Amino acid sequence: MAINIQDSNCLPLQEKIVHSNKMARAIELIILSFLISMLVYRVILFKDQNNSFPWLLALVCESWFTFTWILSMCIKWNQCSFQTYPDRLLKRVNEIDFPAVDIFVTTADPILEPSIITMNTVLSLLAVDYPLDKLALYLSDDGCSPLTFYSIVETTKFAKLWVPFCKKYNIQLRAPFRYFTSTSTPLENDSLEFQHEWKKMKNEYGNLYKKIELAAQRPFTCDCNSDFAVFRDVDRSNHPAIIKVISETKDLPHVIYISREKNPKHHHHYKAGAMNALTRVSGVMTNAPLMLNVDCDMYANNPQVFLHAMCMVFDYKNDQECGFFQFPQAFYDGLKDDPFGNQLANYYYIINGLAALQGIFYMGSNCFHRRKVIYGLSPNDKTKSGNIRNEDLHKVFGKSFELRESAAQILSGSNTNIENRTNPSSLIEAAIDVAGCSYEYGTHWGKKVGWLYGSSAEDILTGLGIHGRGWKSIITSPDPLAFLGCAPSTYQSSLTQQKRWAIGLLEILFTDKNPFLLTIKGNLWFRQALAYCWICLWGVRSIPEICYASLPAYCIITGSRFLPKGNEQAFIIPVGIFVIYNVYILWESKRLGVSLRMWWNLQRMGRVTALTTWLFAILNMMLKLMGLSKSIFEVTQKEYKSNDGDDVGDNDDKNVGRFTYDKSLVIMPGVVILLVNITALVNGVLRLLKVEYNKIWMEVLTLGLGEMFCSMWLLLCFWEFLKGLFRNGKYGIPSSTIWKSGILALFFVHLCRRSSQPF
Ligand SMILES: O=c1ccn([C@@H]2O[C@H](COP(=O)(O)OP(=O)(O)O[C@H]3O[C@H](CO)[C@@H](O)[C@H](O)[C@H]3O)[C@@H](O)[C@H]2O)c(=O)[nH]1
Ligand SMILES: [Mn+2]
Repeated sequence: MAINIQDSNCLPLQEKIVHSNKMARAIELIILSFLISMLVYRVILFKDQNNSFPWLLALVCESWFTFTWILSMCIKWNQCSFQTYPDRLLKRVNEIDFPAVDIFVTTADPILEPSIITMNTVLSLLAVDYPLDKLALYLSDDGCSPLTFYSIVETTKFAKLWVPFCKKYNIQLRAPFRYFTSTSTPLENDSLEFQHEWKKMKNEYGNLYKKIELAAQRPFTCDCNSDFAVFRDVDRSNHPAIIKVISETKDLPHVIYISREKNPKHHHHYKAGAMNALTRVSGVMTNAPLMLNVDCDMYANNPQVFLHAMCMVFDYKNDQECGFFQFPQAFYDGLKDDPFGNQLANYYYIINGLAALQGIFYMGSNCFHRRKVIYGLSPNDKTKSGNIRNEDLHKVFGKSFELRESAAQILSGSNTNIENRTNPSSLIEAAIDVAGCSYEYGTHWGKKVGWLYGSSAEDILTGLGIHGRGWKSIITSPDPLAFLGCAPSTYQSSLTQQKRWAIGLLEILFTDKNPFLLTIKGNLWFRQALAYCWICLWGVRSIPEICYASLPAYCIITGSRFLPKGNEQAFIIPVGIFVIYNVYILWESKRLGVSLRMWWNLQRMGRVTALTTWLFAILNMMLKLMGLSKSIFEVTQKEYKSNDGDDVGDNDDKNVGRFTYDKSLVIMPGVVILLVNITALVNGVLRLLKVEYNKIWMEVLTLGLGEMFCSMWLLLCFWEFLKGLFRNGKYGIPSSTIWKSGILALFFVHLCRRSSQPF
């Protein structure tokens, strides 16, 4: 795809900017030296302990913490980012030379993912600044819902007005639900013509919104003689493939609706399966060399996003080196101060660190892939060209003749034929064939080509597969941000998401794409493997975390010790770690413009998540390994926030961001830790009350200053759960969970007592 540079002006289209990182490195090294001193101290004093159990456990946990600290240091050591220059691109490259892009939008459920959100995603993408005849938009509907189909048909009609309007007036925000807010009006000094069209457009969008709303409210009647007939009595988990070309005119990108075949006998592999069906169908119909995938809860926020992507694509070096081009996942209307810790702000330095290695992880949405990379090519495989044996193609891509033809074209790097592009509808039969649920049997789909199966974090796994072949990746963050999406806005949906990620990430370690295997056998860089290891081990971290979190309570109850005494010199080590670490993270957050409150939320949710969803994930993984459980992809609830203030549901402002609970057992370990620590603190305080006033300081020291402090710190981290114990309704932790946790907590206390009694 690299083309000759026509311009003498050789300014780069894309630039790597290296950020100085000396200060952060120095602080991280200081923390590391403290961590190591702590380990050394433990080893030296091991023999002097009366009760060596907590000492040993602490040593093991701290070794683990030191290990993850080293991992994260390795990732963050070099910091850089990429800048792209679309205006230089427009001067240098002719629009005719832009490559075609197939756009994939996935949706799975019109209730969890309200159609109007998905339709705004679609509209924002149809209206991007890019030659219309080079784009095709495929909407994959895993819900097989006539409502989604109806919505996309109506939306396409509206798009015929919306797209020219956006382009004519160079509108910056092309997702109508964000553009037409209740407060937005055209400016007085805008032309009369604009004001007029603006009103008309707002009206039209209002109509579209109403139509979709109305259709969502009542059961769909699928008239026998209409386009909807195929949806009659359809069962979303058992139905033939439905593919409809909704628009194939010149004044709009092609719009194609796909609901791949489903059958309970065949595993459909959730989103990864949907992406593979999209890849095949688009391969048959339009076969663009680039593919962009966007989740239905994201929208293009910067109309020039494709041009930014092309800056990366056209960079000559990238053609040989770069497998995918990612844009960040940022969120609109995110809850203030991120109470559930799910807006990913704290990964900024990790992302910039990865940029200095092989590149960012694939994050599942907002990413441009080269089709040849998804088809399994490696950077040095240039010569797969020419005669690829037909049997080989059959083995890899399956039986479809049309797909094999199109794949051969991509693999040989020849320019995609144009005939396909003009009327995809002539290829519907071939497309239906490759969207079948048994198509992949005996092929490489999901194993070596396409999105990889075997993890519910299919994005990280697929990206790992690509990096493992030696490709690099790039992330760039234009201003305004390329894409915006909605972060889960309730604690329940945030739990669903974190649970799925933690399980999915662990699953990766059990596939043949294990990062270490790929370093040894494949082309994954060693430090990149460390980065994958760091993220995939999220779930495993919960074990040392829960052990460490039980230590303070154990020590207070049994009168033993896991930290140096307050009057010992070595007390400075844990205090040092605690203070420097927290100040450091605070400083990092400040540089990102994160509020103090958000910093605290992120810190406490770090503990809460580790002791709830991550622990749950590892238990789940064990069950899975024993064959007792299967992992599923639970779709998160997306909330439509209308800008007119009439929010749906009972999300009145003051309750937004409050913790809600259901009967699920995920939060139980957190509740147990909370109860155990309360018991320990009460125990400690009672003991203090018994001693004489002038001896109280001595008693505090014997109780363990460090241990008491840790226990209180944990109480602060789990403060929301503490409140949940006393609240009712959905804001309260269900009594069944409290009972079960109470029993476990009592059991723990009992065990502590037993273990401290001489046998
Ligand atoms: O069977 C399924 C399940 C999900 N989806 C789609 O997958 C996308 C992501 O689902 P969502 O519930 O929004 O998950 P998130 O946790 O928000 O997604 C993050 O994590 C996923 C992996 O766990 C990635 O696939 C996503 O791209 C990434 O944004 C949505 O468009 C869904 O419609 C399907 O198409 N089919
Ligand atoms: Mn999502």
